[in-house]
Amino acid sequence: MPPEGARKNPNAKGDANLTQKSPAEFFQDNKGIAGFENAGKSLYTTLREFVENALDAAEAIGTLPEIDIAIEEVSVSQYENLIGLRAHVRLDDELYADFESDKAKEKRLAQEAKKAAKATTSGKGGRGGGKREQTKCFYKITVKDNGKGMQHEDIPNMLGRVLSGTKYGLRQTRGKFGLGSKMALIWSKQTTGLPIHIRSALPNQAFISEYLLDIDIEKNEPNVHKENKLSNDEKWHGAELSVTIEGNWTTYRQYVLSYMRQLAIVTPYAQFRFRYTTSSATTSTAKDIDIVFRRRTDIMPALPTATKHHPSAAKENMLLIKDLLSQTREKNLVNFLHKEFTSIPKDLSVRLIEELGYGFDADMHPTEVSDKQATRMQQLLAQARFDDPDGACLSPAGEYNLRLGIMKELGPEWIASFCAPSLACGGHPLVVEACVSLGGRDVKPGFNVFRFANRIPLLFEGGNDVVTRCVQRLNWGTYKIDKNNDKIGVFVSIVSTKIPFKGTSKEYIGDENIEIAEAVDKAIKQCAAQLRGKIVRAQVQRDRNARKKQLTKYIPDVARALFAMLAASADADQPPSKRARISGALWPVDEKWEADVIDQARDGKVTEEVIKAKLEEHVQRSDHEQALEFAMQQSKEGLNELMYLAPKTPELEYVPEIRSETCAFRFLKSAEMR
Ligand SMILES: Nc1ncnc2c1ncn2[C@@H]1O[C@H](COP(=O)(O)OP(=O)(O)OP(=O)(O)O)[C@@H](O)[C@H]1O
Repeated sequence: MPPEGARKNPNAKGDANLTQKSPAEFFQDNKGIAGFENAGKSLYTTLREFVENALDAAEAIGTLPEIDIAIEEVSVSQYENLIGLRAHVRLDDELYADFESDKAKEKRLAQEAKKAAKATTSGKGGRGGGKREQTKCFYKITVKDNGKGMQHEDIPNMLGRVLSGTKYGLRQTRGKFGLGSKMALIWSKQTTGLPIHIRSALPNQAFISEYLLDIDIEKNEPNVHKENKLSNDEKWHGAELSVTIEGNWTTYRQYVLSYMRQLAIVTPYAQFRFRYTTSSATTSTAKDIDIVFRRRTDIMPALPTATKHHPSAAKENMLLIKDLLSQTREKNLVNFLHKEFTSIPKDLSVRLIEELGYGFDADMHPTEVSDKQATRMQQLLAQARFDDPDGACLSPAGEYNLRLGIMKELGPEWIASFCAPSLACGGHPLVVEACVSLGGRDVKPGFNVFRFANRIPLLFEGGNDVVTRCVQRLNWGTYKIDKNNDKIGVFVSIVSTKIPFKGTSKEYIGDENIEIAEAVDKAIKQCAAQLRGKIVRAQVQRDRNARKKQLTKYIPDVARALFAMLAASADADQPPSKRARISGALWPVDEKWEADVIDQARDGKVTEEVIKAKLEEHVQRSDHEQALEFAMQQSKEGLNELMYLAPKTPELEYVPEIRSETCAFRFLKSAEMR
C-alpha cells in the first residue's frame, strides 16, 4: 500500500509501490524534524520562525528592529465562527467521546479528591484532571515588523511553497532552509484549516500588499484566497503575518517567555513587545501578559556579507567543484580557483594547477574540465592546506552587546567575556563568543546555560549540545567557582554562514565537531580565567576588610590603655629608664622620645583622642600599602581593568592614550586585547 497522501506510480507496468511525494507532503508527514511535534511545541516554533524572519528582515535594511508579537487565545466557539460553523448544541450526549455517566463522574471525582489529598500530604502537588482527553486550544499568532517587506508578486511563493526563500546563499542569516513559515502554514491547515494572513510593504512603497493564502500540500503550491493592494498612507514598511493554529499555551508558556528574554539578551538593539491575551469568552484577564523588552542600544552589529566557499568544503561536498565549474563566469582555471573560493591567492592557485599535473593548465577554460578531472580537483582541494576563512563576512553578537544584554536582563554581580578568532568548520567561517557571569536575578545556583546560534536562542536538546557538554567537562574548581552553589551563567554565541545544526528545527549543535568543541571550550575557559582573577581579588579584599575591621575594633581600648599608662608615668614623675617601657610600632624604645611623649601627655598635647587618631591612621596606611602590593603582584602594569565601549562608527579613530595623575585610559581594538 502506498503511504497516505503519496501518489502511485503512473506507469501501469512498474512496481505498484513506487510513489512520489512533494516536499510539502514530506514535511507534513515529518513535522517533528522541523520542530512541530505537538501542539505546544508547534505554538512555540511558529512564534519563533515568525520572529526570526522579522529580525532578519529589519537587519537586512540596517533598521533597528521593532517587533510586535501577539498570541490571542481563540475559544472553540470563536473558532467555529471563524470557520463558518455555528456552535452546535449537542442532542445526543452519549455519542461523544467525552461523555461520562453520572456514576462514572462520581467515581472519577472521588478518585481525584483522593489523589489531590495524597499529593498535598506528600508535598508534590498535583495537576488534577485525571485521564480525560483535554479539549483543544486554538491561538492566533501575529508578528509585525519594520523590516524590508516582500515584493507583492513574490509573497505567494515565499510563504506558500515549501523550500523557497531568499536566504540560501553563503551569508549568515537566522533563516536558512526556506521552510519555517510554511511549516506554520501546514500546521494551521492541518489543525484549524485556516489560511495565513499577510500584509507587507517595501520601503517607500505606496501600497500595502495583502494576501490570504494557504498551501496545496500535494502540489507544493500556494493557493491564494484573497489578494489586495491597500493604500499605505502611514508609509509603513515591513511585514505582518498572522496564523490561527492549535497550540498549548499552558505547557509552553515558560519556553516562550524564556525565548523572548534570551532574544532580548542577544539582540539588545531590538525592541520587542510581547502580548498574550486570553479569550474574553472563556477566562478572566488575569492571565494576560503585556511585556516590552526595551531597546538598550542603538548600535547594531555590522551586517553580514555574502562570501565564497572555502576550499575545504570540497571534503564534504563531492559535487561542489562540478557545480561551480558549470556556473562560473571565469575564463581560465587560475582565476576560477582564485575567484570562486576564499583563501586561494593567485600564486597559490598557480601552484595548485601545477600540482594537478597532466591534462591541466592555467589557461584552460573551466567548461573544458572533464568529470574525471573535476574529481581530481576535488581530491586536491580536500587534501591541501589553506588559511582559515576570514570571519569578516560574519556578524557576531559582539562582546559589548552580549554584556549589555546580560547586564540588562540578569544583572549579574560579575561578568567576563571572550571572542575567539574565526575558524573553518566544513568550509564555513565560524566565530565563537562567550560570556560567563556569576550571580544575578532569576539565576538558580549551579549552571545556567544560554546557547545562541546565528543570534537565535536555542532552548531544546540542551543535554546533547556542544556548549552544555563543554560546561559539564570543565573543572570549575580550578577557577575558584563552586559549580553547585554559585549562580553561574554561561552564554555562548556561535555565528557562521552555515551552523551545523542537528535537524531542520535548529535546536542544537552536536558535540562531535572537534573544531567547534575546542573553540567553545577555549572561550569558556578564557572567561572562567578572567573571573578567577576577580574572585581572587575579591577574596583578598574581603580578608583585608576583615583584618581592618578587627584592628579598628580594638583601637578605642588600646588607645585608652596606652593613655592610662602614659598618664600614670607622667604622674609618677620618675626618670624614663625606671618607668615601665612602652613599646610597639608607634613608640620605638628610645628614652628621649619616651620622655618627650610623657611630657606632651602631661601638657595635654597627647590625649586618648590623639592616640586613637594615630592608630586609625596607621591601620588605614598599612591597608593601602597591602592593596598596592597585591595589585602590583597581580599585574605588571598595576591595576588594570578592561572596559567595553561601543564604537560610534565601524572605523573608530583611536586616541593613543589619555593620562592623568591617578590613571591612564588606553583604547584597544578587541583584537589587541588578546
Ligand atoms: N517578516 C518577513 N519580512 C520579509 N521577508 C520575509 C518575512 N518572513 C518571511 N520572509 C521571506 O520568506 C522567505 C521564506 O521564509 P521561511 O520562514 O519559510 O524560510 P527562511 O526564513 O528562508 O528559512 P528557515 O526555514 O530556515 O526559517 C524568507 O526567506 C524571506 O525571504
